[in-house]
Amino acid sequence: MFLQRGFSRLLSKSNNLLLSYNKFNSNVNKLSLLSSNNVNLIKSNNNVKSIIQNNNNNRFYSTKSAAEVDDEIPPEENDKTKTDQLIEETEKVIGLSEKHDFQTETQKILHIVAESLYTEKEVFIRELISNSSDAMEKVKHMQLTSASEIQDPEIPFEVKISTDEDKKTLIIQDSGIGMSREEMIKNLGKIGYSGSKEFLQKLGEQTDKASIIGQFGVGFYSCFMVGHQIKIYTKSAKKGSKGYLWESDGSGSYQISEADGVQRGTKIIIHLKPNAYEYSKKQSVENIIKKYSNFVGFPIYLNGHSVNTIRPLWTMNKNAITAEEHKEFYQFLSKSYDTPTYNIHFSTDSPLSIRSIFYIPSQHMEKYGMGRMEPGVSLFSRRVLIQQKAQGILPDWMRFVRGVVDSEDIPLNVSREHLQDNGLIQRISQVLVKRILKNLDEESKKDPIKFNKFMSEFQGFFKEGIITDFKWKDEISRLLRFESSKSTEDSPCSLDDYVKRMKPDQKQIYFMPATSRNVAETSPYFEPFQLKDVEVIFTYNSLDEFVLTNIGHYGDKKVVSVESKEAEEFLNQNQEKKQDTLSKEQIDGFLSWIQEAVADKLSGASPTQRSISAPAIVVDHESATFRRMMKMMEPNKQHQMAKQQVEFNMNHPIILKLNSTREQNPEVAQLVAEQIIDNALITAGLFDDTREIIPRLNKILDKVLTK
Ligand SMILES: Nc1ncnc2c1ncn2[C@@H]1O[C@H](COP(=O)(O)OP(=O)(O)OP(=O)(O)O)[C@@H](O)[C@H]1O
Repeated sequence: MFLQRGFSRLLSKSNNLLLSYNKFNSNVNKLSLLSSNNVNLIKSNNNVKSIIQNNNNNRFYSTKSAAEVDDEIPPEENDKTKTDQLIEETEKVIGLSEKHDFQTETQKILHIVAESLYTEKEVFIRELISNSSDAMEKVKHMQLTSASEIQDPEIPFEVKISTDEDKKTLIIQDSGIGMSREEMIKNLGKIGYSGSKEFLQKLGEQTDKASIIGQFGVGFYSCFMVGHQIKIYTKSAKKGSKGYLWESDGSGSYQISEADGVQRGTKIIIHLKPNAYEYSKKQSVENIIKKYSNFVGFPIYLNGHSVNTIRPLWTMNKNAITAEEHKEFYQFLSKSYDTPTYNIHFSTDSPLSIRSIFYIPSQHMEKYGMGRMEPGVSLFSRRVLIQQKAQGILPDWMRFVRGVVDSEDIPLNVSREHLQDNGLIQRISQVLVKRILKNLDEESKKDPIKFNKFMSEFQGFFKEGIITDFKWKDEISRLLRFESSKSTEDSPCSLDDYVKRMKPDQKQIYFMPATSRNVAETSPYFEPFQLKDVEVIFTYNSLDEFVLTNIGHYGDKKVVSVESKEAEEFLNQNQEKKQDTLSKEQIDGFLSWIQEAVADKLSGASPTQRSISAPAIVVDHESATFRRMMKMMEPNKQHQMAKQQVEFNMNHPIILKLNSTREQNPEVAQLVAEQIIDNALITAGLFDDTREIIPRLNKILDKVLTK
């Protein structure tokens, strides 16, 4: 009897292949449906090559071989042919259970995490797998340092995950370090982050809540987003430890009891909430594992089948890694969803052996006031994790870099606490920082637009580097980008660009602090530079001025402010002296008069050599930025402005008129003199509160109008 329409699904020889009838009908030429009694009859038919049996033990006979039938089945469906092995709850509780309350802040965080933190609920799987991986790394480390203390050392390192659609459960089991009773109370009952209050506050302010996952140690609690009841069986890897059950519905308390039959490591059983039943489906969970945890360094089995590819990318040949693999690996390392801007794959064998991959993210969270980022580079030795988020492998200002460093020169028992003080780590760090900076410089040349975008996002870190890590000053300075009189915000210039455009007689790099481009371009400090066609870097914030002052020299070029004495000397070079309208005596007379008239603000008065269209200019004064910084540091202290050195444009019409008015109308002259000095102080950014000048300005207006 030939196969007829009437049944839509069949099971293959492995007894559980669901095959749609339509596909089957086109794949299989001749099938006979027979009861088991008729098997012999059909076997005698030469055309029959395979027997296919369905759930009801009905058998179908095909003229194609089993392999041929299998080959024609799409892989996705083929996967379902494998026998699932689900993890059972075989442990037995012994004795009474103890009830504990979660720490108050943990309760709040638990509530937030469960209700709102993760926009994508599915990441709880990533969090739990990552915890399992960490736990197994710890045993792997023990194996190399204190092997004899490991409980059941023969158990293989693997993460076993099991989905049960009938029971609506998801189980994640590892053979890692496990937890003792005390460790469970400490690790699962209290939030690991010391600044929990700050965390709660930030969480309230931050809209992109998903992005802070992992930063504050709330990973485990994410399983309460999907589970209404969580059970954890765990047994510490320390020889002789007992097994325990930890249970909670996440509301406010948890119970701990001793349990029998617990395997070394941790087994988490999640009883799923109705809106999270999809996580009891094998296919959904498989997709999530592949999406987030493909690079976990241990095999992951889902219902008994291997799902991840363990490929330590950093040990592979550079050219063998695709962009997609880099992206996946970066997302795995950084627990983020963006595409890295750059990847830096660096290996060397001498003088040190280093295999490393670094990723530069596309954005960072510090700019949103999310607190300091943690270091993002993990340290390995021969593929054994020494420390995740290792301090000291890169300098603190490079904390935005994510990646992996593996060096077989690092002893496995290196003290994790003192990594930073370790001479070898410092040497490795030197090599790596140099390499990363060199690589970024190359990237800046390859694609300046991409680099400028990257620098505008991350420049704060590099500026921090200039200030805190002096040894890399030259390399970092090369990467910084600035706006200048000859370049714009969209197309900023490097110090190298600036140097290339310098005038033949120019020995210094000039910068000018201003509040905006408009203020900069109309400033009397900029005017003479513009006339000479000399480029000036504009800085719009205190940090930039501070950074440029710290740079001090770029190569053999000194970096100076346009307000400095050095700048003045440059401007006066080869400057033809203009014919003065007033005689030397008249000029001296004016200068001594004004110095006396505004004695409380002037430390000196002299004629200017600068070509300026303003009547007066403050020179060689204290930095307005430093003054503001001092005020910020000591807000309650009155910061008296120091007396200033002012230069006067002795050919300026206002100065000439003021010179004659001082004798004809001393009252008006006094007001105008004070105003000229205040205007110069405002231009120099030194005037704290311009409201002070309003009463005088009103008097001047009154005098002008009553003439
Ligand atoms: N599978 C596990 N095996 C052993 N210990 C675990 C396991 N899962 C969690 N823990 C312990 O519980 C602690 C808290 O875990 P949790 O995921 O909340 O934070 P974290 O892993 O420290 O930080 P994060 O996951 O945010 O990077 C861990 O630091 C670890 O000590």
